[in-house]
Amino acid sequence: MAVTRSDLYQRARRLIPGGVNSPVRAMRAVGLDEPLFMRSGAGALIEDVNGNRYVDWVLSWGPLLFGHADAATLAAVEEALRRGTTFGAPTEGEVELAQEIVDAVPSIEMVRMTSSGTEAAMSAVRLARAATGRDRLIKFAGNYHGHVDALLASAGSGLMTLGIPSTPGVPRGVAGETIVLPYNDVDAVAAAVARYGEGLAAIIVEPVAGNMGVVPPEPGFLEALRTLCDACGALLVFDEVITGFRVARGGAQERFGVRPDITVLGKIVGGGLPAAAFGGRAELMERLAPVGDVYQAGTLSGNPLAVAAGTSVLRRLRDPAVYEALEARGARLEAGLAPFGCVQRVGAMMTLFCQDGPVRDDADAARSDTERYGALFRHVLARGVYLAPSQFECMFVSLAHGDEEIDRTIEAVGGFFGH
Ligand SMILES: Cc1ncc(COP(=O)(O)O)c(C=O)c1O
Ligand SMILES: N[C@H](C=O)CCC(=O)O
Repeated sequence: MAVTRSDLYQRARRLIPGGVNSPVRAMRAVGLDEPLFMRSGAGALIEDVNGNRYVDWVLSWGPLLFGHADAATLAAVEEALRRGTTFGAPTEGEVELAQEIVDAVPSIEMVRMTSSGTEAAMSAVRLARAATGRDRLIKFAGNYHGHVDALLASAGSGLMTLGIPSTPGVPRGVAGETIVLPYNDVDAVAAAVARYGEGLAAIIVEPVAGNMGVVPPEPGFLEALRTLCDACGALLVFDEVITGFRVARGGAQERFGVRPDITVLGKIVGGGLPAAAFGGRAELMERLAPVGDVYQAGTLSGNPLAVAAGTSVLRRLRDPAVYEALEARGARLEAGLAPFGCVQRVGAMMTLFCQDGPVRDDADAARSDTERYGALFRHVLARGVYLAPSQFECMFVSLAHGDEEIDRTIEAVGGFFGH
C-alpha cells in the first residue's frame, strides 16, 4: 500500500523536530493536524503523497517562476548533472550566472554566491559592518532576513506566524546591536538615525515586504532610507530574496528606482535549487577574501546544479514579455479576490489579508483575522487550491499559472465567502 501523509508524519515527528525541516511547513497556523507531504509537481500543480492535486500558490516559497518541473530548467540541471554534482573549485557556470545577475540588477557590479538566503543576508551584514567599522543595524518589524542571529528580532514569516518575537540562543550583545522599527515609518527611522547614526553600519529592509504578507513600500519610504543612510555614512541593504527577479528583472530597486549599497538575492536566482547571492559595487565587494580581509566562504557555494538551474531561468527573464505576463496574471487574480478582503499586490507577489486594511506595517498585519484565514485555507484546500499556510506570507504568481488556475482559485475563495 502507498505511504500516506499520516504514516509519514508519525515517522517524521520521531525523527525531525516537529516533523519538518523549516517551521512554516508545519501548517498548524491554518489548523492542520499534520502537514501535507508533497510528492511531485508539474507547472502550477502540486501533488501530495495521498494523490491529491492542488493549484500551488506557494511554489516552494517563491523560487519557481516557471512552475514545477519546468522542462528547460530540468534539461539544464540534467546536462550539468552528467558532468558531476560539485567540485569545490570555480566553474564556467558560476561566471555565467554572475554575468546574468550583474546585467539585471542595477546596483550590482560584483556578486558572491551562497547556498541560502540566510547565509547571503548574514554575509551582507558582515560586509556592511566591516566596510563601515560600525556594529549597529536597523531592521524593520515583520521583515524576515533568514535566521541570522542579529536579524531575528520581531521578524516576520514563521516567527510572526508562531508568535516568537525574539528567539532564545541569540546572545544579548548581538540582539542589542539591532534597532527594530515599524515598516514604512520614515519619522521613526529619521529619529533613530539622529540618535544612533554615528554607530550605524546598515539599514536592512525588504523593499517590498513579503514576510508579514505583502506590504508595499509607501511612496518616499525607500528614498528616505537612501537619504538617511547617505547622511550618516551607513550602508543600505535591500533584501531582495523574494523581490529579486520577481517584481521586475532588476528587482524592487529597478521597480522603485532606489539603489542600495548591497543587495541580497535568493529563491529565483537558484531556479529552485539551493543558491543565493549578495552583491554590490566592486570596491565594496572586493573587501571580501581572498581580495580583502572579510572572510566569507561555502563548500557548496556556486554549486554547479544550482547555477545551471539559475542561469537557465535568469536568461529567459531578459524577455520583457515575462514581466508583462506576470503582471497580467497577478492583476487578474487580484481583481478576482479583491471583493473578499484586503488584497495587496506588487507584481507577482500578493496577499489576501482577512481584514479591511490597508496594511502598512506589522501592527496592521497582526490585526488580520487569522482564524478566518485558516478556515479559508482549509476550505480551498478541500477544493484543490493550496494557499500559503499562514496569513503572513505571499501568494506567488508564476508563468505556469494560467487563466484556468486563476479562475479556479477565485471560485474556490469566493465559495468560502458565500459567492
Ligand atoms: C526576504 C527574505 N530574506 C531571506 C530569507 C532567507 O532565505 P533562506 O530561507 O533561503 O535562508 C527569506 C526566506 O526564507 C526571505 O523571504
Ligand atoms: N517566508 C519564508 C521565506 O520567504 C518561508 C520559507 C521558510 O522559512 O521555510
